[in-house]
Amino acid sequence: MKSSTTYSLGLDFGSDSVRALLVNTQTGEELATAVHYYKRWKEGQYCSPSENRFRQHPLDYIEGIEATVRSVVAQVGPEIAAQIVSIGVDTTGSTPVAVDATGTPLALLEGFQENPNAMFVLWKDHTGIQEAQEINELCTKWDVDYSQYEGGIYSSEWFWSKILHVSRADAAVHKAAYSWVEHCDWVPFLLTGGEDVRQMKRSRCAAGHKALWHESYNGLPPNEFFVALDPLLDGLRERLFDKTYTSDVSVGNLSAAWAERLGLSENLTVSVGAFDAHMGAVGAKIEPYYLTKIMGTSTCDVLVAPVEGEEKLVKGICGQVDGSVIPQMLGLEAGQSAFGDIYAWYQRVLAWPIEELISKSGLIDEATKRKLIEEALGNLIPELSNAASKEPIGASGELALDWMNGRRTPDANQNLKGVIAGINLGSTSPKIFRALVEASCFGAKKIVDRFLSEGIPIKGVIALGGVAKKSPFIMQMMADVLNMPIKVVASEQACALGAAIFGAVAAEVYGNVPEAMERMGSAFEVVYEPNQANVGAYAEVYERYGRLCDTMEKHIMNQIKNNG
Ligand SMILES: Nc1ncnc2c1ncn2[C@@H]1O[C@H](COP(=O)(O)OP(=O)(O)O)[C@@H](O)[C@H]1O
Ligand SMILES: O=C(CO)[C@H](O)[C@H](O)COP(=O)(O)O
Repeated sequence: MKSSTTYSLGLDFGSDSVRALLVNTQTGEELATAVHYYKRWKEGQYCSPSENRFRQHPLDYIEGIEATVRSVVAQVGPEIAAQIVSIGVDTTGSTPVAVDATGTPLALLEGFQENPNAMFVLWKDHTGIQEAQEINELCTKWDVDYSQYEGGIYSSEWFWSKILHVSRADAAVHKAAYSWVEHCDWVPFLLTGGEDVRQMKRSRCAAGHKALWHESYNGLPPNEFFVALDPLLDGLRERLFDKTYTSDVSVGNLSAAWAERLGLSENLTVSVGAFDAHMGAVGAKIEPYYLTKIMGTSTCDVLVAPVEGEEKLVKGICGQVDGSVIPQMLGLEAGQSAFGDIYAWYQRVLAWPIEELISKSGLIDEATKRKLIEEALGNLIPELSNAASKEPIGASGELALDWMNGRRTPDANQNLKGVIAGINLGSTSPKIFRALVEASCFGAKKIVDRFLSEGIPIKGVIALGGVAKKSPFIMQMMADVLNMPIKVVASEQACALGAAIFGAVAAEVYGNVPEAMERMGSAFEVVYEPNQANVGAYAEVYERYGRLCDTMEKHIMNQIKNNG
């Protein structure tokens, strides 16, 4: 480790906002942070939730970089800003975009600015369900099952499903697209002034978990595989990549233009990007076989294991990739496609009558109406949680499934839908909310059970993300359902912290990630111990949940089959 005081900046692009965090590389002290909510995204532009279409405009990201980094620089002043040596980047994924040969997203080019197909296809966009199915069918027929390191089932949340879907849906975008890039690859390329997409350093994490890349295939599957999928893809593979990089590697220095725009020095290393969850796990000081749960809009469950002996394939997860979390260790990923998003959905359902009726009321003035609505909505989830916590476990029969945005794992199936069952005339808002929270925790247990049944031990659970920090009710329930203690990370921005740690290694402040993680990673603020009085009761409801899962999966898949 170098001894002088330096600072590293982590940029964490979440689903709704981007966060910047400045960290002391010697101590891990967090000096300043800033958040920017994506403007167009917040207004619902370019999205159609009922069609599962979620697109983000590159300008939302560019404006976010500028706003957050400038704010952090202003908070700490020029003296400290001059000692910033690195920027690390994490983003959601798979969130790809079509680009021209200079690596510019098409939505930044004349004629494409308002075209959702020319924008980033956010991880939770499931417009490519049909395409994912075709990829799966082809994988089973091909001499090599290219999905084997991605849990054996390719998902519509991932790179190739999205590329194929957009290429088919939009001839103009297909024609103009020289290549496709992940959000986490584009940001470092942008910041370092990249001009040739063939030189873009692609993330091992994104490529291995979502793009069918594997060292044993010498990169991506061959062109013939993609041509067999659809001749539209002919030649694209050659314009993508063979090589991938772990995030301890430098992409280059901050470009002069971006240095000026952000108020930073040009002598600043930008490291290779990766997904938010994987970097969050490093911010949380992940240890081998500790399941690190990033609990926000969705959950991403990350585990690392030593690379030793013959690699065992784990079925039904989001892949196993050498170096996707810590270089030279195997990174395994699973998760739920909706988690906090389920509570956000229920909040929207309940918010509708509140907003409508109060805004039409003649009893109070406009300013009071606005304040009342804001107060009511702000308190809705905490109040529901409080009331739900007083309901006995499983006594009133409401039972839900957490597949509101399909099922990411175990066994990806994005055709599946959420369910609320067992309702009677006594079902209240808190009881239904409780059933939704139980479903989200049971979905998490299904993942733990899958790892265990596939022979992957789980020594403990670490949690981070918005829900882990904000909801003791949900966290206690999760500990009871899993029957495992859960350690919650103290940092408010563990993903950005992880990104800053990678930046520091790429800038050679540290020789390797474990050393940097030990010095800079977050402490834990609380441990939720399972309450043994509840464990048995939850286990009974979990069995009922499992039976409802089986019944509904059969029902939904039969319906799809019968409707052709
Ligand atoms: N008090 C709360 N209880 C439960 N869930 C909450 C609470 N406050 C926020 N959430 C959920 O947290 C999620 C956002 O998580 P966060 O980690 O902040 O963002 P992101 O997923 O974009 O990284 C939202 O889906 C929201 O419903
Ligand atoms: O699958 C992912 C990473 O592999 C997504 O990026 C992640 O689940 C979305 O993150 P968030 O819920 O924090 O918005």
